Amino acid sequence: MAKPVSVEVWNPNGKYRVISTKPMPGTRWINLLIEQDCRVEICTEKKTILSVEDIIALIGNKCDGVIGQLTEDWGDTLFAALSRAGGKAFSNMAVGYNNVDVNAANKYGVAVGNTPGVLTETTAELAASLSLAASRRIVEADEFMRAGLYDGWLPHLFVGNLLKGQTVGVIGAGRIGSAYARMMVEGFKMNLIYYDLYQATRLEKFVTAYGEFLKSNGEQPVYWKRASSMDEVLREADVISLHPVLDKTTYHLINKESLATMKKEAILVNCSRGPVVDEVALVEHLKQNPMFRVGLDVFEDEPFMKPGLAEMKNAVVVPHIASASKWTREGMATLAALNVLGKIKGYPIWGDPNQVAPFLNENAPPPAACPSIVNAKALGLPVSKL
Ligand SMILES: NC(=O)C1=CN([C@@H]2O[C@H](COP(=O)(O)OP(=O)(O)OC[C@H]3O[C@@H](n4cnc5c(N)ncnc54)[C@H](O)[C@@H]3O)[C@@H](O)[C@H]2O)C=CC1
Ligand SMILES: O=C(O)C(=O)CO
Repeated sequence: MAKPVSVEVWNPNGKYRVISTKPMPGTRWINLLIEQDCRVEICTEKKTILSVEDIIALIGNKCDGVIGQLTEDWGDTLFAALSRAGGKAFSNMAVGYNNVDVNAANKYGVAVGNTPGVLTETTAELAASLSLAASRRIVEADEFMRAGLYDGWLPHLFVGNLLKGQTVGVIGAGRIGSAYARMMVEGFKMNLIYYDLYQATRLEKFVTAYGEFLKSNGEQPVYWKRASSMDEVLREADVISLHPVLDKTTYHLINKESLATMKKEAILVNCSRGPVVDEVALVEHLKQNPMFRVGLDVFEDEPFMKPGLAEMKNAVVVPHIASASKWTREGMATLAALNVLGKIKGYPIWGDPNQVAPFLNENAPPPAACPSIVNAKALGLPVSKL
């Protein structure tokens, strides 16, 4: 039998039992659930990553919905357990849901929610921060300073790359990739080359308009190009940032061969998912090419790094914090809670998961809809007319 798991309970007499596998930032998400007659149970276990057995113990015999985390393995076993307990709703507190077997959820009729939009700018800002940290060698220089090694200005000290006028490459120009591209183009006057399965029309229009604005001010304009292959981006760009979903088509998209295609002094940033990069090949490439630099928020075997990565001076590494701003994390918790609540209450699905602002307005009640359910079509769930 699974060990009991410690929980904090809110509104013990609520009609619907909703579980959150982790404490989440803010209180709005808890209040919204309580107002709609939910008993909210928040797992307070100390261990960071809950096992499938821990979550089965949390679900118990009666559970209407679960808010879970990207570190958890939501497959057949958990959806079967949730379904047995009468549950029909699950939401990741994340936009990425590669940890969720959506086919298994469909089999048990469980709606799967995610949290798009609210983390777009926050995540893009971290990708921009990593681009700068890598190009200007900020972490190396900080360590040097703290080690007491600075004994005066030198012409060669921590020379890095200038971004202005260089080319930024974006692989996966969806919500986050496009927001990042705009920051780099507008902020640093970089030219853009991107690769995506779909045309990023709004992004193209923005770069065109910004280029015209610069030209009309007598400045060097910026340009964009939609690449016909990923290799074209790798060959041409000086800074490359990865923003695709993780699926079969993007697993090890960056590998030994693709790394060899990139410029020797290029910068690679990954704020998508670790397995998009073959991390063993990356470590080898960093060793062979000291002027090649990376900024990584995500890792192939989180929470671990592949051997050798931690020793590489040309790598900046942070622990999957790209969406970690207070506003975003509270908003993610709210969207995840409203996905679960909406399904429990039988609400329809919000028409445009890219426009979730009405759910985040603290001064008005949220719309009676589920903000984003990824398997709505497969489950035949109705779309809101709001
Ligand atoms: N590090 C972090 O904390 C965070 C990571 N993420 C990751 O970022 C991903 C993207 O998020 P959004 O921009 O909101 O999603 P999105 O769905 O708006 O964008 C993903 C883009 O990837 C493109 N794509 C899919 N397969 C591709 C391929 N084979 N080659 C090139 N492009 C491809 C899609 O067409 C789409 O435009 C999430 O799925 C998640 O894994 C998201 C938020 C925070
Ligand atoms: O939302 C996601 O997909 C994350 O990785 C965490 O914000």
